[in-house]
Amino acid sequence: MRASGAILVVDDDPAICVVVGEALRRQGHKVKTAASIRERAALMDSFSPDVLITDVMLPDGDGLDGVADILERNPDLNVIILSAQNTLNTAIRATEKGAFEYLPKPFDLNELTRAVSDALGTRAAAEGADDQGDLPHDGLPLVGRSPAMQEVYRTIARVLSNDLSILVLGESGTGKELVAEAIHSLGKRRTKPFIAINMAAIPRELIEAELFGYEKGAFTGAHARTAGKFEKAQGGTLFLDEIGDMPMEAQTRLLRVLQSGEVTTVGGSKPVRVNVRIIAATNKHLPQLIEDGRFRQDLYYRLNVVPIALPPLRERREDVILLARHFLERAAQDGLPRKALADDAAQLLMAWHWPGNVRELQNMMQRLSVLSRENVITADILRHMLPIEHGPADTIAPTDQLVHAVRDWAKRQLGIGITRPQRALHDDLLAVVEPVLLEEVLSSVDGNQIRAAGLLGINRNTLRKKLTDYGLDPLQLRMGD
Ligand SMILES: Nc1ncnc2c1ncn2[C@@H]1O[C@H](COP(=O)(O)OP(=O)(O)OP(=O)(O)O)[C@@H](O)[C@H]1O
Repeated sequence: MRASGAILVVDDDPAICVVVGEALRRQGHKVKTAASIRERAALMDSFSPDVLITDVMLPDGDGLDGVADILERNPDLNVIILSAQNTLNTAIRATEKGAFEYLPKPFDLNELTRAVSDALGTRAAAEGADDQGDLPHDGLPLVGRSPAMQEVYRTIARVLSNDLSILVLGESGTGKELVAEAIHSLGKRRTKPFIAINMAAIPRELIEAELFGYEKGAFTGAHARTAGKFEKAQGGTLFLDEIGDMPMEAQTRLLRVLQSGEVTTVGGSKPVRVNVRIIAATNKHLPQLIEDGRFRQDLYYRLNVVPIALPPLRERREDVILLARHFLERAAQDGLPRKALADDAAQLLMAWHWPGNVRELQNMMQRLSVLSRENVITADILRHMLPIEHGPADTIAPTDQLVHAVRDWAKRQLGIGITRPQRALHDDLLAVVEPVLLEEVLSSVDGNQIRAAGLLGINRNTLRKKLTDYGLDPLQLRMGD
């Protein structure tokens, strides 16, 4: 049985108040809405809600300010934050203020109603990260606002106040190590060491000694007792990179350490207690390695408590330009000549499929900062730098981009508009894209309808009807008009 409760929705967008309000009322909740912080304050007193859903950008201030005070006065209240500023910073601030849930806009209505039900079901859940003090928000390292990155930020925000093991998954260069560093440097272990070890970069026979340390004389060349990475990470975080490359024997030993919380050095017999948070990462498909007998299933379960998947850059193209500008800016701050990105260059970067992901983009921006003589990077300059062996980007990518744009559009429509009684999404989309296509084709043939119909592959009468329907005048669509 679902609990019903009193819900206060605060958003200055009346459409959101209506849509969310309706959805919640239909589930049996009592709902009131407010459009500003002032109205919110008034209703908090008179309405005493069980759940507060609030936007961040409100006309009279920041919706997150004051949330901590509200929670102090109403400890049983659950707060759900909605925000269009989809950054790691907002996700973390929301969690810090003790919010029960953070939903980036555009949000999925079902997800919101589910969050409300969860909130009503678990009053104890709003403890948040109150023991963390002030977190260093400046210079947060992760750039990107794509839905995929928002999901990553939400997960990061949720794991900062606990010690759960994290498994970061993603292709090479997608930012796995950066995510691990962010979790460490924003979490409660930030004053303690962050130690990284890359299983693929160390000779197999040395991995155990590196990880667990060794005693004097344990093997040839072991001149003195040496602490391993586990001991060095004491109190902090141990980042096990390329975990899929760990030899089986080392895996067995690692599992034992994770189970017992104690490390015994190679050649030693006295266990040392260790307190480290484990973040592992891999670009391999671990279930396949398990099937092939190359990875221990029990270790996989231990490590994969909270998975964080970083999608390849080609699946979050909207982040490419942000990242490119970020890397150019960083190069300028490092004393290299400041470069700007022309619009056509930005389009070309978005179209590229980035096999090396963010690392490849970063390298290219650094190279451009050093090598380019021009202050503004144009598409022509870029074309000389994009590695040709991957195929010319602009022959494959525009379709990709279009698909991506349509998917994004459809998701947005389904997110907030779902409760509008009738939506003709198919017609809505056509009404947006079809006139654009007609305009482009007509202007490329100087308004000649016969040639345009030929290029479009449609009958001339059909074209004429469409032009009338969309109110397009072919005479005005001549090139240069
Ligand atoms: N979202 C991001 N914002 C800013 N910089 C990023 C982002 N993602 C990656 N980078 C930068 O790209 C480079 C590669 O990232 P990182 O080393 O974290 O990738 P990785 O997935 O761990 O790669 P590998 O699997 O090859 O070790 C780093 O210099 C990192 O700072």
